[in-house]
Amino acid sequence: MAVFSRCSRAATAPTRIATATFAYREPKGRNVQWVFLGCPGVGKGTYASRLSNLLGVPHIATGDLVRHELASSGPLSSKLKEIVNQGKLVSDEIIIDLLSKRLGVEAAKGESGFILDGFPRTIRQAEILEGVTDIDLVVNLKLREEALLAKCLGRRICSECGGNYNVACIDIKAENGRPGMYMAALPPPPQCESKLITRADDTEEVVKERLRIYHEMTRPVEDFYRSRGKLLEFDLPGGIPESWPKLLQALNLEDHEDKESAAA
Ligand SMILES: Nc1ncnc2c1ncn2[C@@H]1O[C@H](COP(=O)(O)OP(=O)(O)O)[C@@H](O)[C@H]1O
Repeated sequence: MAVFSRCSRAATAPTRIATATFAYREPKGRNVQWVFLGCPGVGKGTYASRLSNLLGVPHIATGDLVRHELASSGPLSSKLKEIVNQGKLVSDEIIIDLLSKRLGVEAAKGESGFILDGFPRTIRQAEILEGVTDIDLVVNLKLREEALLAKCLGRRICSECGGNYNVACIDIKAENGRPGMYMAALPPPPQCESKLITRADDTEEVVKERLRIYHEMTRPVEDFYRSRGKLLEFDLPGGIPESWPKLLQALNLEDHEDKESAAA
């Protein structure tokens, strides 16, 4: 695992303002090394991808690495298909192998820093990661349980351009002192409408199993980082328009492009 070389820098909470044009750097001169945690359907991919564009670091989603391997005709493909389509976790060995290969590609391109999405998902993965590099910050995205299943079932991907959409519109009414919550659907543009596909593991039965496994295997990872003072808890207040500015605020970041388009 050549890419997993030890990095000696101290973890530091973000304190500076980023713009879309300058990569945000940790004080010791390297780019951020962040992790996104959160249940299936919470929107890790959406927010990790937006932040990776803003900060100029690669967004590495282990779910994407697994799906890429699944789509190939390699020896791992059929083994992975069975595991993923049952909502189970792939073995730590396989996932570490896929991730180190991907980090190797980034290193060869001269890219540094990353936003990891979907890794680590077990304590063992977190320990292995801790043994090879410093994670600066772990963002724990949280969404009300009743919205998670609907969000997963509403997910659609354009088979041509790879765009991610969501046909579910979540409208939870205020009840017994709990505030309501509204999340608009994210409909595809007309050119993608006829090319939408659904992930094979986004069925009700499999999503419920993925949620169960998250609580069993990944919740302890939240505690792992909480005890190290690295966990930033972020409750999503609604859809992207409400949540994105608040997330940036929580991270002490600013999206100049967003501001410019809002002012235009
Ligand atoms: N870190 C990991 N460890 C083990 N399995 C993983 C990991 N990341 C992804 N997978 C596998 O890929 C599947 C899809 O992952 P992902 O797209 O991150 O899904 P989710 O929407 O559940 O967060 C998981 O259900 C699991 O089978």
